[in-house]
Amino acid sequence: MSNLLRELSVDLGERSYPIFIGQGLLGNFDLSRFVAGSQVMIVTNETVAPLYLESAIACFPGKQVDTVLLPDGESFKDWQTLNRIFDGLLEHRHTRKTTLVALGGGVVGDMAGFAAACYQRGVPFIQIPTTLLSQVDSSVGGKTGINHPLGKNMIGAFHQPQAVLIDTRSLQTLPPREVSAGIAEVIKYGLIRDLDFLAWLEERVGDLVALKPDALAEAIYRSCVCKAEAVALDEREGGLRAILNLGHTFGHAIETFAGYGSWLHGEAVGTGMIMAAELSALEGMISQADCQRITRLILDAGLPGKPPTGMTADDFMNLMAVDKKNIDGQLRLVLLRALGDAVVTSEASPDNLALTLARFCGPQ
Ligand SMILES: NC(=O)c1ccc[n+]([C@@H]2O[C@H](COP(=O)([O-])OP(=O)(O)OC[C@H]3O[C@@H](n4cnc5c(N)ncnc54)[C@H](O)[C@@H]3O)[C@@H](O)[C@H]2O)c1
Ligand SMILES: O=C(O)C(=O)C[C@@H](O)[C@H](O)[C@H](O)COP(=O)(O)O
Ligand SMILES: [Zn+2]
Repeated sequence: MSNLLRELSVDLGERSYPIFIGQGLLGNFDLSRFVAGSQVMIVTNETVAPLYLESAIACFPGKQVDTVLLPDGESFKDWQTLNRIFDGLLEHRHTRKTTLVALGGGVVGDMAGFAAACYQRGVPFIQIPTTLLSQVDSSVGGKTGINHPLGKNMIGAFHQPQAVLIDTRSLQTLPPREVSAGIAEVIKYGLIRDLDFLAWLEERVGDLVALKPDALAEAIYRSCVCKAEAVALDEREGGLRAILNLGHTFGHAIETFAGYGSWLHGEAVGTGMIMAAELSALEGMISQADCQRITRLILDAGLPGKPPTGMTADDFMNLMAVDKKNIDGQLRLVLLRALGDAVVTSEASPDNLALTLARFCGPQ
């Protein structure tokens, strides 16, 4: 198919699946071979449906396609909204041979994936991500779930999709703030695993902000390669996969503190990465010049560089205490031992962590 630009695979043995990347794939790409039964349930939201639902339905010729429409927003990534997916599945008599399809950003993807992991003890699902963030990150790797008022993504399951269909053209309708949020996770890959990509990003970040199709296609492909490798090496985050959490220990605390949806996930991760870079520099792992380079790139992407006003060091410490990476009450952070090389550690000095928080937060 001519509008298919790139294809790669997430190699997980019998759970392996393809990622298709192209321009104008929605409506022009037959996904029915990834649907074992006759039923398809597309889960989307009220913003995405008017834009892309019709062309998504066209990807499943010959199937019974039903839809569930969710309210839009991170604040709806909860039990009540998840239950709407089960309501729709049961009302339309979907059996355990059904396939769910997530059409939208990471919120829809995480919820539809979690619903698929649970419905009738587990059914297959397909990811059709329509935000930059979901195309470079959340649609790949099988982390699914919902938020709890006391912590991000606290309830969920690992459940891999059957396939991921990325139509880069869908990004042309994305609001600028969401584009910047997506770039945060793109920068993450450069910082944790790919120094060449980091240098490329420093040159082309403006083109990503401006939604230049060639820059987007390259960034999405390189991000997906990086994520697919990390997931293939460590599907359930026993070790290495945790580097994908760079900036997230601080970032998730910011999202929870601010109230889900007030700060976008990518915005919180961007600030979290600047904080992680500062701590890495204080630990003597990277130079202050590296740290400034990271901060510059994140700011150039249009992202905030400081936590929300009023968030104190104690707020951070209390919220980070429930981070999923912690073991036996010990905080584990993803830090940089060089640009392009991340490490998960519980060894950061408490004094340096306190100093980092003091530099970024106002007085208690
Ligand atoms: N599972 C994972 O591995 C993983 C990875 C990263 C982030 N996440 C999760 O993903 C979520 C963030 O995802 P997100 O940034 O995509 O946010 P989102 O899902 O809230 O989407 C952002 C906004 O863009 C709208 N939208 C979606 N596609 C659009 C389009 N093409 N044109 C116009 N508007 C569009 C959405 O309706 C929403 O208003 C968070 O909950 C985060 O925790 C999960
Ligand atoms: O896929 C992963 O692994 C990640 O950590 C990717 C993150 O960008 C993403 O935000 C993920 O949802 C965070 O997972 P969590 O386990 O820290 O909730
Ligand atoms: Zn993330």
